[in-house]
Amino acid sequence: MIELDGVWKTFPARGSDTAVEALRGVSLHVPRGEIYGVIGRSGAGKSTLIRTINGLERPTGGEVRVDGIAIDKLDERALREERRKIGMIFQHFNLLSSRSAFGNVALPLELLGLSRREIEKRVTPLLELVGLGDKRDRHPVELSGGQKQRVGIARALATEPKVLRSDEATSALDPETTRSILALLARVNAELGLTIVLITHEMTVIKEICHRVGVIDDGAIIEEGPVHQVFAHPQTATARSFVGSLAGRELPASVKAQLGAPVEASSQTILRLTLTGEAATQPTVTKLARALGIDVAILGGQIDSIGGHPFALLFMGVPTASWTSGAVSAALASPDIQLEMLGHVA
Ligand SMILES: Nc1ncnc2c1ncn2[C@@H]1O[C@H](COP(=O)(O)OP(=O)(O)OP(=O)(O)O)[C@@H](O)[C@H]1O
Repeated sequence: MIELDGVWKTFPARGSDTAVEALRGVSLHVPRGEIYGVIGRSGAGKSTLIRTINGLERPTGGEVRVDGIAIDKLDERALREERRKIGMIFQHFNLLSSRSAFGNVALPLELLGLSRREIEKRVTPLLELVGLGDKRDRHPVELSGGQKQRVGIARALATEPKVLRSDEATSALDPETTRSILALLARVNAELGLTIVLITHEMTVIKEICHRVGVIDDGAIIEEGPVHQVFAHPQTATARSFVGSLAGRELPASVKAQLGAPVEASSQTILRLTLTGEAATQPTVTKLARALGIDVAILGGQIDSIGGHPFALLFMGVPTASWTSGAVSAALASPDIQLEMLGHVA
């Protein structure tokens, strides 16, 4: 549905500002019906990247195609036509304060010249879909942030787009409202088969609804893959830092402070265990304890299922002798298990 091939965007030098290479040869392909998330820090190039998808930013090199149409080659008129097929939702909702929820959703249809009856027929079920059937006459000032974003989603869907572009759509919302909006986007994706491309700086958003993720850094996609894979085995420092920001992904500070104790018969070795596939659902730790006749201390971690893929990350302490003898590594040898020794505590 969306194909970017070797896309460059250079903003020319202006005044005392030097030229900025906002995108440096970005390639990504999003199949129909997928939710694709682009994550990156501020200034990494997320907005510029997503703006190329509906031609709001013209690349200085490379190609952008949406549903086979070369967006970067269209003239302004043809581009306006294509943009209707790409719905957009924004961090700050961008609603018209003078219009009701109904009026905001109706606006793109009025611009298309639809009759009042046709508009009514399309807007009413959309307001129902986003859970605002009873708020149709409310104005933005009377709606909560989450409700405003629901109006934004209904408005984006009004023209029956093929693609939904989400620009940090949950960044201004609290965690609970964020979850409900993400659940709505996942439902829209599943029920309408809509392809969604979103940009975010929050790993929870990626984890919650995306099928695949691209990590953007300094204008380039430095890592890409199914979310469960990037989540379990981040390859780059940037991806590791995003993944590390999630709860349970770091060794508890109290244990970290004690690392570095000398290796003694009585010390404990601290391990990070990443379990995927079957290893994440089987009693891996109790089996280890039983097989080696050792006590295992679970010190922290996270157990989750990402896109139906079980995943567990555990910080655990084992008797140092069982580690130095190689017995723990041997007992845990499996392609589904990744083991990392972090240090020793007294
Ligand atoms: N119109 C412009 N003219 C000049 N430079 C620009 C323009 N738009 C973006 N840039 C520069 O391109 C780089 C990427 O910006 P972009 O807005 O795409 O990043 P971002 O990842 O979306 O950041 P944020 O999360 O803060 O919105 C930045 O260095 C920015 O200053």
